[in-house]
Amino acid sequence: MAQLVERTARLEISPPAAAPSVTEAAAEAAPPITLDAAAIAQAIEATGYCVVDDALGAMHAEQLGAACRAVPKAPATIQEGTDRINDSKRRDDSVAFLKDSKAPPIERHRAAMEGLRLQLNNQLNLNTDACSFMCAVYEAGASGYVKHRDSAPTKPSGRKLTAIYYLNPNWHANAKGELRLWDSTGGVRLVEPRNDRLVVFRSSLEHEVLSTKIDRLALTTWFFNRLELGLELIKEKRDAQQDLFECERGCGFRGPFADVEKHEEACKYVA
Ligand SMILES: O=C(O)CCC(=O)C(=O)O
Ligand SMILES: [Fe+2]
Repeated sequence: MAQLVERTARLEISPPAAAPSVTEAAAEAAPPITLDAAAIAQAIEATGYCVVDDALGAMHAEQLGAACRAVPKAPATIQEGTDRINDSKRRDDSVAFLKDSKAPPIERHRAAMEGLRLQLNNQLNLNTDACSFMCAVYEAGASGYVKHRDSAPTKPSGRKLTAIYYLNPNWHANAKGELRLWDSTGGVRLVEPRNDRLVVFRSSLEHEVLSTKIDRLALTTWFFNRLELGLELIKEKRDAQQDLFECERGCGFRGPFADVEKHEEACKYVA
C-alpha cells in the first residue's frame, strides 16, 4: 500500500490485456495499482513535490526492473545550443525511451502513469495531454547529472510534472545516488532512490542526480502539453541561435562570440 498522508482519491489500473507470456502471467497476478492522486496533488501544491514510498508494490517494481534492465540503452544526450550532444561531464547515464515497448510491466506502468496524469490534471489544473517515458541507468561509479530543470521556469513550458519511479532493490545508504531537489518553498531535499519509491515534482524545479556507488535504475515519466512543448523547443532553439555571431560581410560564418576574433583574422571577405 502506498505510504502517504491522508487518502481521498484512489486510482485503480488493471494490467492491460496482451498475449500470454511468463512475465504477463506474473503481471496478471499483481494487484491493481493504487495511488492517492489527491494527496500527491496536495503535497505538490504545498512544496512543489511529493515522495510516495511503497508506491506501486514490490511485485510491480521487480517485474518492471527486470523489463527495464533488458531494454537496450544509449548514452544520454543534453541540449547544447541548437543541438543535442553527449556530455558525460554533465550527465553520464544511459537511457531508453519506452513509448513503443510491449513488455507487460512497462505497459502496466504506462497505464498507471497515464491514470495519474489525468487525475493530477484535474487536481492541479495542469492542462497536460500526454506522457513520455524514459528509463535511465547510472552505472556504479557514475557521477550523475548536474543541476538542471526538465522544463523552462516561464511559459512556454511543456513539461508540467516529472514522476520518477526508482527500481533499486539493492539500494542502501552508502550507495548514495540521491536526487537533490530545490523545492518551491526554498528548501533543498535529498531523495534516496529507494526501490518502489515514486517522486513527483514540478518539472521547472531545479534538481540534480548525485554520484552513485551502485547501478542506479529509474523510470521517468513526464506529464506534458504537446503544443507548449513544441513552442518551448522552438523558443529554446531561437534563443540559442540569437546567441551566435553572424559575419556581417556575408561570408556565411555563424558561430559563438568567443570565435569572433579568430574569424576576423580568417574571414575570406576581408580584403
Ligand atoms: O533519476 C533521477 O533521480 C533524476 C533524473 C533526471 O533529472 C532526468 O533524467 O532529467
Ligand atoms: Fe531532470
